[in-house]
Amino acid sequence: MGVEICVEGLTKSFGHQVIWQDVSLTLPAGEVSVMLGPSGTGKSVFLKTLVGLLKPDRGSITIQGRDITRLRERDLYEVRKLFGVLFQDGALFGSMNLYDNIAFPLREHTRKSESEIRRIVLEKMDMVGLLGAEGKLPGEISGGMRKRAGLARALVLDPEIILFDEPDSGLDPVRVAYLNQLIVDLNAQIDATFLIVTHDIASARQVPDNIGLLFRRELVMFGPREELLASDEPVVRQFLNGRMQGPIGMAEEKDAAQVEQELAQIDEDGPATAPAPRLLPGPGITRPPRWEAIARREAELHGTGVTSP
Ligand SMILES: Nc1ncnc2c1ncn2[C@@H]1O[C@H](COP(=O)(O)OP(=O)(O)OP(=O)(O)O)[C@@H](O)[C@H]1O
Repeated sequence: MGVEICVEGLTKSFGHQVIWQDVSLTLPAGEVSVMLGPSGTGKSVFLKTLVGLLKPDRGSITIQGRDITRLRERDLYEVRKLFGVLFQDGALFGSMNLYDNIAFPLREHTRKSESEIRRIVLEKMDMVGLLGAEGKLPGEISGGMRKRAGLARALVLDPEIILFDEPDSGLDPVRVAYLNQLIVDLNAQIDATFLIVTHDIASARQVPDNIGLLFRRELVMFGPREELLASDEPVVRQFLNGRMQGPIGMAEEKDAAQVEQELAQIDEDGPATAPAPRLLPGPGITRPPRWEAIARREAELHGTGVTSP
C-alpha cells in the first residue's frame, strides 16, 4: 500500500549555505508526487535527506510513526529497506551484467536462495520490459535501458517508497513518454509511494497526483496536481509553463521591477495553458481503488479525454 512520509519544518545547510528551510509536506501513501525546482535548489539534497543519507539541521521526517532524523545508524539501516532509489544514471556496476546488477541488493541484504533470487530478478526485469537482456553489460545498452535496469534493481526488495532522481534526464521525448507510462503502471501494480525529482514539465503535468516546487530556499507550494496546474503563483506559473518571464532567472533571481513588468505581460497574454490529462495505467493493469477516483475526476475535467482507457 505504500507508506506516508510526513516532513515538518525541515532545514538543511552546508556550512553557511542554506539549501532550503522550513520545508513541510506530506507525501500521501501510495500516491505519486513530483518535486520541481530550478537547478541547484536542492532537490537531490532533499531526496538524500529523506533516505537518511544526509542529516537535516532541523525538522522531522516521520515514517511509520518514527522520526528518521533521530534514528541511530543501525535503525536507519532498517528504515532504508523501505526505500528503492533510482539514481540519475541508474548507478549500475559497469563490470556486472544486468542480471547480477539487479540481483545485487538481494544477495547483499537477504538470505534468499539463488533460485528464489532468479525468480525475483526475472519478474522485475519483466515488469520493466528487459527480459532477454540479462547478460548485457551496462555499457552495451542505451540510456533508457540503463534507467529501466536501475528501476528493476530499485524494485527487488519490494520497497514501500521509491525515489526517482531525474528519471528522464538524457532521454529523448519518446523514451521519456515510455518511462512515464512505466512509472504510472508500476505505481498501479505495486502501489508504493513515489517521489520523482524532474525538470521535465510535460512529465510533471501528466504523471503525478501531487506537485511541489522548491525555489529561493523554500518550498513554494506542494499540493494536488490540478491545484498547482491552475495556480496563479508567479513562480509556479513560470515553471510549469517553461517561460523566461517571471521571478526565475537564468542564474539568479531577477529584480522586482523586471518581474512585475514580465508578469503584467503574461496576464495580457491570457491564462496559463489548460491542465493536461492525467496519464492512467495501461490496459490490462489491475488498478487499485484510488485509480477509479482519479479516472472519474479526469473524465469530469476533460470530458472523456483521458490518455489511456
Ligand atoms: N555534500 C555536499 N556538500 C556541500 N554542498 C552540497 C553537497 N551536496 C549538494 N550541495 C550543494 O547543494 C546545492 C543543491 O544541490 P542539488 O544537487 O540538490 O540541487 P538540484 O536542485 O538537485 O540541482 P539539479 O536540478 O541541477 O540537479 C548545490 O549548491 C550543491 O553544490
